[in-house]
Amino acid sequence: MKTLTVDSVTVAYERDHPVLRDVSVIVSPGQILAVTGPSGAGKTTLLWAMAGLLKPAAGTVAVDSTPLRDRDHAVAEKVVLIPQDNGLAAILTAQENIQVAMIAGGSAPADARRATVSSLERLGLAGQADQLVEELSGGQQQRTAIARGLALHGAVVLADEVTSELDSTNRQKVMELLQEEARRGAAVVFATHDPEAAAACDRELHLSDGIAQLVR
Ligand SMILES: Nc1ncnc2c1ncn2[C@@H]1O[C@H](COP(=O)(O)OP(=O)(O)OP(=O)(O)O)[C@@H](O)[C@H]1O
Repeated sequence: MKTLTVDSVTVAYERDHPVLRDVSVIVSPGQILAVTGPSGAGKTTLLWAMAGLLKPAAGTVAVDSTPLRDRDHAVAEKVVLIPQDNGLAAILTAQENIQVAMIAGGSAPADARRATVSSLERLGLAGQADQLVEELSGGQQQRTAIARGLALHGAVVLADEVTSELDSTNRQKVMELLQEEARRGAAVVFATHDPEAAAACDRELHLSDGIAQLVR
């Protein structure tokens, strides 16, 4: 169980042109925070900073009060990112993608196999386990990326627009799975355009013009 603390974070891709200014928020174990805001508002940027992929120009992102140094450190602290573009290897199968990630994260091969089967089942993808990712539909790829993220059993789970290509039944299912992640004690952050999905989260951080406001 870990707490994610974003403290006065400013992120800039170009010097003196911050995309996010002075953002602070705390996500406790068991909570789901929605990150909302229009396209280009900085949702992905904030999740990348939370994942240790982008170094803030000012401020800190900390897991249990240890400031994150970089992505390797974040991975060691069990910060899992389910990226917007799914990040899957197209020429591996759905199950290979998950197993490779788990073994890279230190799991024994037998454990990785077991967890892969169960997480593909949770996403309704048992029948797609041996299919190459490039042969899956966009929605099936998105669900494979979610299955991989869940299999990694993060202490912090960052889900970036992970329901954008899903039908309403699967959107609902994924929302329930994120809620289950929170129930097992993860601190969950969910960037979304979908007001219904945001309403199902415990809290909502709205981004606009580089400023973050906690609206719930
Ligand atoms: N690698 C980059 N280099 C320079 N600017 C970038 C880079 N990535 C994003 N930006 C800019 O940062 C701003 C925030 O982008 P970001 O992708 O975080 O927004 P978003 O809220 O996730 O958008 P969307 O909802 O469309 O995914 C945008 O103005 C974007 O053009």
